[in-house]
Formats: sequence, structure tokens, C-alpha cells
Amino acid sequence: MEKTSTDTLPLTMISSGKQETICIFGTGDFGRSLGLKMLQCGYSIVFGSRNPGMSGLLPSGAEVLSYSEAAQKSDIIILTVHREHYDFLTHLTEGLNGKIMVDVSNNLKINQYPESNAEYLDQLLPGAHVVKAFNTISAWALQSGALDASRQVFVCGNDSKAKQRVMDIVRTLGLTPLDKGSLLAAKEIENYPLQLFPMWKFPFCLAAVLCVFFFFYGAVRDVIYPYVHEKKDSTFRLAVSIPNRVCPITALTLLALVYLPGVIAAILQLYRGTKYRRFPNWLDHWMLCRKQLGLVALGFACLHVLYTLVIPIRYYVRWTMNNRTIAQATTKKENPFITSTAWLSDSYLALGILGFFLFVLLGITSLPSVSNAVNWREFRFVQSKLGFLTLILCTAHTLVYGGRRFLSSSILRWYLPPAYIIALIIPCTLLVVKFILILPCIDKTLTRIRQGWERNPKFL
Ligand SMILES: NC(=O)C1=CN([C@@H]2O[C@H](COP(=O)(O)OP(=O)(O)OC[C@H]3O[C@@H](n4cnc5c(N)ncnc54)[C@H](OP(=O)(O)O)[C@@H]3O)[C@@H](O)[C@H]2O)C=CC1
Ligand SMILES: [Cu+2]
Repeated sequence: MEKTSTDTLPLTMISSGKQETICIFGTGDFGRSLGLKMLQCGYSIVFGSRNPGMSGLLPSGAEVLSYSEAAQKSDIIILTVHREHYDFLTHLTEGLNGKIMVDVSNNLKINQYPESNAEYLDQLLPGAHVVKAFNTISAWALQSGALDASRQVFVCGNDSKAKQRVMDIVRTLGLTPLDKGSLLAAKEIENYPLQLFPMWKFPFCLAAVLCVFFFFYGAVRDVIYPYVHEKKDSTFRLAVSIPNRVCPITALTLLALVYLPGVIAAILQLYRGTKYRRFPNWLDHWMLCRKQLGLVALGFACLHVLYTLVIPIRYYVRWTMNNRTIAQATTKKENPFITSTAWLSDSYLALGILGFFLFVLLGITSLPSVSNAVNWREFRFVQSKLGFLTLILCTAHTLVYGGRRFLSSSILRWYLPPAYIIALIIPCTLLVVKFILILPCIDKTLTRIRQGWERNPKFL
């Protein structure tokens, strides 16, 4: 069958046999970009403007009229005007009765006005059907086609037919509409573009605090202390040695913090005797940004791998090795091969490699394109079981690496315990608690408590 150009047009256009006309109020950046995109997708566009004569920058093919004339040309009007200027609409109320008014506006601050812009428009034009849409798409993205990250268009409105028509337009433009319900959702939709990485803030801040703390700790231990005691200049350690300690410690701590809220939640449910009560807000937020915490942790683990790979080519390392060999040769001292030391060194490396491999696997499966390809059970298996295995392997890697140091007498010096002990506290506690929690008897108690609650909701 031969493909016709109507294949890309919405149903309304196909059935009527002619292009559907959409009216855009406002000829600013967003109005122009949206108009151009809609023209390219087969719509006929009429702009409403204060100065219909000044239409130099507008896409060719579009008509420009006064606001009241343009309003008569279509029953869908996209309002690309800032909220502060909405008052001009009050002169057009009669002509706008029964029309679908699409509000695209954003604010400069979160919760800038008591009501959302869309609700405000609804109050101004009680006879029109207000639909909120397009506010999360930028004019630049519409023009450049760089929409890969933000194809989603949140839509909300009180009239479901009006909403459906706007969602059809969104689809025709190659975007994905997401129905967010009634106009009550407009406030949340308007706040959305003003948020800056809401789920990343906590992981980034936490990582920064951990890094600064462990870096400072490392500097005191490895640079300031040797300088004060032995007048030895070890400042070069600030470049590779200390960061290579900061990175794994931060990675391990963050990874442990990915799994800690799950354990706290389980303990909370046990304590409350029910799972049918909301968690406190802080725990809720913590649970929601576990993926981001894990990805930041993975970033630090990657850095640790890179820092470790360059160790053999470092001048300090080569100098130390050469000198040791020369000293051994001149003193004619033997250096016997110690199998246990070889085992220790190979074990911590093997644990590190396996831990890192699983860590990367966890990171990859958390990407939306990959997680969409596995079912819920598979996803849970990877994130929960493999996640814990990763934590166990990485903790074991740290423990084996520091094993001898833990046991040596020098551990009792004032600047100890070494930083990795601090890093190990959370994962070790976590693993012990998790182990206790999965003990069958506790599991049975949990089930019994839940059953009791279900039989008698006043159980608590
Ligand atoms: N720019 C963007 O990337 C995005 C913008 N938005 C929203 O779209 C709306 C328009 O944004 P944008 O196009 O960038 O803004 P502009 O300032 O570029 O354009 C606003 C337009 O509003 C019209 N207007 C009507 N009445 C007045 C008035 N009294 N004073 C000034 N202008 C008036 C003007 O058109 P005319 O001169 O023809 O009357 C003007 O061109 C805003 O609500 C914004 O929040 C939403 C998502 C992204
Ligand atoms: Cu390591």
C-alpha cells in the first residue's frame, strides 16, 4: 500500500481532509519555536499578537492577526505569554468561551504565586477549558531538535476531551504526553522545570562532605603528621595517594548508604508491626534517591580503579622499588618469598576486581533502557541480591587490604584508627543487621505480625 502524507497527521486532520488550524497567542521565543515545529508537523498556524504588522521573525507560512481575530480561527489556543500579562485576556472573554486554552507558562521561583498559572487562567476565563502542557519543553530544544532527554510533556486539565485533544497534538509533534490528572496537578508541573537535579542533590552533597572529611583526614595523617614529627615533605601525596584513599572510602560508604535505608525500613516495620504506615519523609527521600547514590558511588569506584592503575608508573613508587632492590643487593640481604603475603595481595585484588565488575553491572542495569528490558523480578534480583554481593566483595576487599594494618601495634597511635575503619563501620553493621533480619525466625515473626494486623486492623 502506498504511504500518504496523512499518515503523520492526527485523526481530526485526516477525517476533515484539511489541515487543522491552531492558534498561538504571543510571538515571543516560545511561540515562534512551537509554531515552526507545528507547521513542520502539518498544522496550519495563526499567531495572535499585539503588533500583527511586526512579523519579521515568524516562521513563513504562519498567519499573524490581532489577538481577538486570531481567537476566531481555531478552537485551540496556545497561550505563550508570561502570566503577568494575562490581564489582556479579560477583554476577550466572550470570544474565548468554549475554547481550549493551553497554558505553557513557567515561573521564576518555586511557588511564586499562591495558585498555579493554569488555575489563575481558569479563574480569568471560566468559560474556557484550560489545559496545562508544554512548559517542560524549552524553545531551544524545540528548534534544535535536541529533545532526547526531555520528550515527555506533562499534561493536566479538568476537561478530559480538551486534554485528549492537546495530547493528540503532543503526539503529532513527536513528543510523549503524560497525563497528570486535573488542574490541581498544574502547580507541581510548573515547579518541575525549576528544580535542579532534585534526586541528585543529596548524593552529591553527601559525597562532597565525605570527600572533604576523608581528604582532610588523609592530609593530617600522611602529610602534616610526618612534617611535624620528622620534618619530612610528603606534600606530593596530595595528588594521587590521598585521593586514591578518599575515592574507595567514599564509594564504599555511599554504596553502604544505598542499602542502609532498606534495612532501617525493615526494622521500622518490625518495630511498628505493620508495613501499612508511611515512612518518615527523610527515609522516603533517602529511599527515592538510592539509584543516584549508587551511581555517584560507582563514579568514585571508577576513579579508584584509574588511580590504582597508574601506581606502577609513579616516580615515587619506582624510586622506592629501585632503592629497595639496590639496598638489598648492597647489604646482601635475602628477601624470601612469603606465600601468605602473596595470597593476601592476590585475594584483595581479586575481591576488588569482582566487586568492581558487579558494581558496573549494577550501574548498567539501573539505566532506564536496560531496566525496561528486564522484568520486575529480574531487576529486584540484580539490584538487591547482586547489590549486597557487591557490598560484601568491596567490604572484603577493604578488609583484606587493611588486614595486616588492623593487627599491627602501630594502630594505637593518636591519628588512628585509619580512615578505612571508619568506612567499614557502616557496611559491616549493615551486613550483620541484614543477616539477622533474614534469619527465618524473624521472618516468621514479621509474617505473624502482618497476619495479626490484617485480621484485626486495630492491632496497633
Ligand atoms: N522560552 C522557553 O524556552 C519557554 C517558555 N515557556 C513559557 O512560554 C511563555 C512565553 O515565553 P517566551 O516566549 O520565552 O517569552 P517572550 O518574552 O519571548 O514572549 C512573550 C510574548 O508574550 C506576548 N505578550 C502579550 N502581552 C504582553 C505584554 N503585556 N507584555 C509583553 N509581552 C506580551 C508578546 O507577544 P506579542 O508581542 O506578539 O504580543 C511576547 O512576544 C512564558 O510563559 C514562558 O514561561 C515555557 C517553556 C519554555
Ligand atoms: Cu581498592
